[in-house]
Amino acid sequence: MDAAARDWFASRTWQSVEWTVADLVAAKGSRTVSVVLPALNEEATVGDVIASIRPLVGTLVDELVVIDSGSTDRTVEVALAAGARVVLRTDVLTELEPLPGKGEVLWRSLAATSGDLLAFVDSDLVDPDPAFVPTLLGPLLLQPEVQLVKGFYRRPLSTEDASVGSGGGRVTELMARPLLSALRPELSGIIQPLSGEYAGTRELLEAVPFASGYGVEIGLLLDAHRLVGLPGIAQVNLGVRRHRNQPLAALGLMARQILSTALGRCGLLPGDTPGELTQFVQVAGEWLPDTAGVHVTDRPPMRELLVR
Ligand SMILES: O=c1ccn([C@@H]2O[C@H](COP(=O)(O)OP(=O)(O)O)[C@@H](O)[C@H]2O)c(=O)[nH]1
Ligand SMILES: O=C(O)[C@@H](COP(=O)(O)O)O[C@H]1O[C@H](CO)[C@@H](O)[C@H](O)[C@H]1O
Repeated sequence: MDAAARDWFASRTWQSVEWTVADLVAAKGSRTVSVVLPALNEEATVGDVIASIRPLVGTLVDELVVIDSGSTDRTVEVALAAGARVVLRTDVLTELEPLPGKGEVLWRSLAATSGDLLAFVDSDLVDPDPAFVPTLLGPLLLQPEVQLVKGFYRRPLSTEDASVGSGGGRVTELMARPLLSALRPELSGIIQPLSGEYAGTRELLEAVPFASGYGVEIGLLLDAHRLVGLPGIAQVNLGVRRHRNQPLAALGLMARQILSTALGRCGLLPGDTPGELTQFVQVAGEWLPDTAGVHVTDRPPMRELLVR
C-alpha cells in the first residue's frame, strides 16, 4: 500500500466508534445537519430508509429530504407518508432543465437544503441501520480538519446469505479500486470509494463540481482529495449494507460513467467528453451489439450559482 495511504488509513479510519448521538448533539452546537436521500423509483424501500433516520430529526438532524429524480412509481407518496420532505428535481434551480442521473439530484439537493453538514444515504437500502447517519457525522462534528466522510461496510449481494456474503460492490472491486490504485495511489486506503452513504461539509460540497451521473461519488472523492488532501477525508465502519443490486449490464454502463468522470478529474480525458459503450445481447442464438451513449455532464460548483 502507498505509504501516504497507509498512514492515512491508520489515522482516519474508524473501525468502531465511541461517540453517542448525545455526544454529537453536544458537539454540533449551532451547526445544522441535512440528510439527503436521492430517489428514482424507490417506492419499495424509501419508507424504511426514512424510518431509520426520522428519530434523529429535531436533535442531530435538522432536515430529512428525499430529492426525487423523476420517479414514475409511488416514491413521492411513500416518502411523504413516511415523514420526509420531498423535493422534485424540477422544484429547485427551475431555470435549469434537469439532466438525468444521481449526481444531478445530489447537486440540486445543495440548493434545496440549508445544513452546514450534509449526509447522503441511498433510498434503495434493505434493512437500513439507524446508526448509519450518526456514524457518518461523527468525524465531521468531532475532527475540525475532516470535510468528507465515506462509509464502509460488508456488502452482501441480495442473492447471498446476508450474514456472510460480500459479493457486492462489483464496480468498486473490479473498476474503481484498480483505477484509484493506478491513478491516485494515495486514495488506495479508501475501503468503499463508491459508497452511497457519505457526509460532507457544505463548504466542500459547494466548492466542487458534481458529475451528473453515477460518476458523482468518484468525482467528489477525487475533488475532495485535490482540495483538502487526505487529512480532510475520513472513513467509518457502517457494518453491513444491502441494497437493490442492478444487473451486470447496468453496472457496465455505470462503470463507463465512473470511468469518464475519473479520467476527466485526473486530466486524462477532457471533461464532458461524449462517449459510448457497446455491450452485447444474445437474440435467438445470435450475439448482437447494443450501444448506449455515455455523455455525463459536470454541474459547476454550487457556490458559483448561489448568492447566499
Ligand atoms: O438517476 C438516478 C439514479 C439513481 N438514483 C438514486 O441513487 C441511489 C443509488 O442508485 P442505484 O441504486 O441505481 O445505484 P447502485 O446502488 O445500484 O450502485 C438510489 O437511491 C437511487 O434511487 C437517483 O436518484 N437518480
Ligand atoms: O459500489 C458499487 O460497485 C456499486 C454497485 O454495487 P453492487 O455490486 O450492486 O453491490 O454501487 C455503488 O456505486 C454507485 C456509483 O458510485 C453509487 O452511486 C452507489 O450508491 C453505490 O451503491
